Amino acid sequence: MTDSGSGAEEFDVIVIGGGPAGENAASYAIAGSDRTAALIEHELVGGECSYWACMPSKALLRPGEVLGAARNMPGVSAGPLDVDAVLARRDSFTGNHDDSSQVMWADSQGIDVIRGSARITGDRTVTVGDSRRLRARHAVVVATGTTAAVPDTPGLRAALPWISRDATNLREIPRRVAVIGGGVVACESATWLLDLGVEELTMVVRGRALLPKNEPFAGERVARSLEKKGARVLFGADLRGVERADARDTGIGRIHGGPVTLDVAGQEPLVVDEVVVATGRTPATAALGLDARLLNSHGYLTTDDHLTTADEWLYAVGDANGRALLTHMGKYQARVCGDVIAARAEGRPLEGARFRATADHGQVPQVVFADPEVSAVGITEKEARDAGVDVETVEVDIAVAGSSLARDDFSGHAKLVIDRATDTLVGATFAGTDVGELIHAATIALVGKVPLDSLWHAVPSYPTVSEVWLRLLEARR
Ligand SMILES: Cc1cc2nc3c(=O)[nH]c(=O)nc-3n(C[C@H](O)[C@H](O)[C@H](O)COP(=O)(O)OP(=O)(O)OC[C@H]3O[C@@H](n4cnc5c(N)ncnc54)[C@H](O)[C@@H]3O)c2cc1C
Ligand SMILES: NC(=O)c1ccc[n+]([C@@H]2O[C@H](COP(=O)([O-])OP(=O)(O)OC[C@H]3O[C@@H](n4cnc5c(N)ncnc54)[C@H](O)[C@@H]3O)[C@@H](O)[C@H]2O)c1
Repeated sequence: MTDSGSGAEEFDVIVIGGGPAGENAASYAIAGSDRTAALIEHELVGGECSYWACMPSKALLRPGEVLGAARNMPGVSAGPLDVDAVLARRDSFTGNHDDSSQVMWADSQGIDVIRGSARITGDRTVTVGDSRRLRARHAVVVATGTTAAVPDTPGLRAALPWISRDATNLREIPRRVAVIGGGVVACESATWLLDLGVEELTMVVRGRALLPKNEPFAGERVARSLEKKGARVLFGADLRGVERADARDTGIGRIHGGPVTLDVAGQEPLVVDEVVVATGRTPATAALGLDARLLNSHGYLTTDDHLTTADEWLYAVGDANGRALLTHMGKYQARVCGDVIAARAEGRPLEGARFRATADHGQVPQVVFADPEVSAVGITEKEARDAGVDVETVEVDIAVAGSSLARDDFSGHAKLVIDRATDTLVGATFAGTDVGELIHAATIALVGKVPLDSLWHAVPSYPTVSEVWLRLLEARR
């Protein structure tokens, strides 16, 4: 850091937001050089993912998954979950909300961590808190992520419902819960809430399916499994109002007061002890002082594939640009963005694939850690047909030696979407235990545009679940 002469502290690169995307952008932008970087964070370095989202949610889901496998494995005894032990392990994964190890990592990369809320107050200029002014020689990167969106349904906000932060950091298990939404957060949180002992769980789903962004079979299987665990799933549900006479801010993950009554059109009043709102995200861009021309209609920063906005010194990575709200995609964009900033700072041309975040377009992998797990990459059959791609599909149940060895009740399904013109994959979806581990093979085939004819020679090992690839290729012959 140096003084710019105008009273502002000067860095080569300033990153606003210390989540996974911001951390990686800062690190890549200065790697192997003497450039300086400031990483500004107003909560915890590590971001939503480390403390409130990916890590705690997956820590809460894994025990239920292991228990399900054990209960379907003769010779293995499986008791009930020890909830306190599960919550303690969850807390160990969030470091009990202590970010010192992440700050140490930033230090080791040569990144200066600055605590406070930042906003953009001029060309390449950032103000932290009331008056600390910073100036960037090369780039300012916005990596401020998103926050939970709470719909303006009458009475809902006043009821102080749980958002994803409460569900992932729960300290008390409500007896009766309503989950509003049918997307990823709704499905995953309903799964762990039931695993941890919620007795009555109702999903209030506006649409006609769970996981509507996936192939329909994925949401159908997750709905069936949630119902089997005891959930009631209300599809096409119109939530008209919410009432909670005794709403209290008791803290994150604690029950926020007395019973809540939900008015869902055509249903008896639904009375629960807590409501979980899982209706999508809002970009954390409103307080940044950004010019409206830089934002799309949903408030996300618009960027090109170099992650650059309309102002050539301003970049956006991770959730804040709305390209793909996933940690691994935010980190991927951050690597591309950091490399772009480094090349521009050194006067090097942006030649080569690594300077463009092309995977954001139709090549995004995702694992939904519900029961069954759902993993997918690329686009669905419907998305392909809507885009005018001439596709054929192939589908099989996952029933190979590896799956029957994995657990006695293994039930899974797989689908490939193939572009006829090039004989390559444009989409793949798997549902079943641990299918998250199958998706990277599909991602490589899709990104590498490997013709299906060649995949015939990618022989899956026996006896693994990946033999489903052989069944898919045989079904197509
Ligand atoms: C419940 C849940 C589970 C999820 N599970 C997964 C999963 O399993 N896998 C997956 O890939 N994705 C998952 N996601 C999505 C994932 O959490 C996000 O995609 C990821 O956190 C985005 O990273 P980011 O760095 O862009 O933003 P964030 O992680 O949101 O970090 C942004 C940071 O910026 C800080 N900040 C914001 N504004 C300012 C400001 N003005 N000044 C200073 N600091 C600021 C914030 O405090 C925050 O620390 C999940 C999301 C949720 C809600
Ligand atoms: N395993 C993972 O990769 C993982 C886990 C959790 C979250 N995430 C990411 O976090 C993001 C947020 O997840 P999410 O589930 O909150 O969003 P989402 O967009 O996946 O689902 C939102 C759901 O809420 C419903 N909805 C929206 N507005 C509503 C309203 N006003 N009333 C009733 N229903 C409404 C939608 O129809 C949809 O079913 C997603 O992009 C997701 O990919 C990823």
